[in-house]
Amino acid sequence: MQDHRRRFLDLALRADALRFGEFTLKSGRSSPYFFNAGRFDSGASLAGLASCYADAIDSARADGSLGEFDGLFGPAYKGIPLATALACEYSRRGHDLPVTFNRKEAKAHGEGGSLIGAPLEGRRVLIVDDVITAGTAIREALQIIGDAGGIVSGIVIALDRQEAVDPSISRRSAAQTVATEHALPVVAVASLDDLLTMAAGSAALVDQHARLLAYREAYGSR
Ligand SMILES: O=P(O)(O)OC[C@H]1O[C@H](OP(=O)(O)OP(=O)(O)O)[C@H](O)[C@@H]1O
Ligand SMILES: O=C(O)c1cc(=O)[nH]c(=O)[nH]1
Repeated sequence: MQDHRRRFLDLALRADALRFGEFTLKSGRSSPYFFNAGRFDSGASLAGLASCYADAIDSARADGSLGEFDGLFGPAYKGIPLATALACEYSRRGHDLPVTFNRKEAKAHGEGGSLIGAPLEGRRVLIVDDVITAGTAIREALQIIGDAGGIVSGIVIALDRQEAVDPSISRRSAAQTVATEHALPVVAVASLDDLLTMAAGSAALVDQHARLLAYREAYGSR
């Protein structure tokens, strides 16, 4: 497993951002695990997470699967601190990147509108979000960026849950579907497969392994 994948999963487990139990997802599906990026709630933990994103992006740039971009877009809400932390990480690495994010509800006073940060018009942006399940949040972000005249170069997420939206119709994951429909690269720092690999080799996660496997059997991509 690539170093940034393992590092990210270790950080997420230590921050309690990856939890096991019973959770209802945005799609309504019930899941035995949940990634809560909100638990990366300090400067140091966000910096550690941002370095995993940057390593995943740099690796995709190096192998040619991700093209050039000159800005970052973080969808509200959890994408906002993630894109911001990643911009700080890239600045530390010598690349100053503009960052933009949206409000879920448009502001009617002051500067108004629903976009904050660098203008998107004509800019090639990378969408930075926490997790993809059904792809609803990413589709919304694509629409917002397109409406503002931006050009999406790709999508980076911390965790690809590798789930089919409706397994009775297709076993393609939401990430694969978005990638094909929009001809865009989707880069994941880690995936459910990586979590399963880690769980299989960890005494602390051994109880979760069977439940995760059963969940992937029911809803996972193939
Ligand atoms: O692929 P999907 O099925 O869309 O699910 C994943 C999305 O769900 C969550 O967003 P949510 O809108 O719940 O919001 P938050 O960032 O405001 O917590 C999560 O942060 C992802 O963006
Ligand atoms: O599908 C979701 O809503 C979802 C899954 C997950 O693991 N984390 C999250 O924030 N949302």
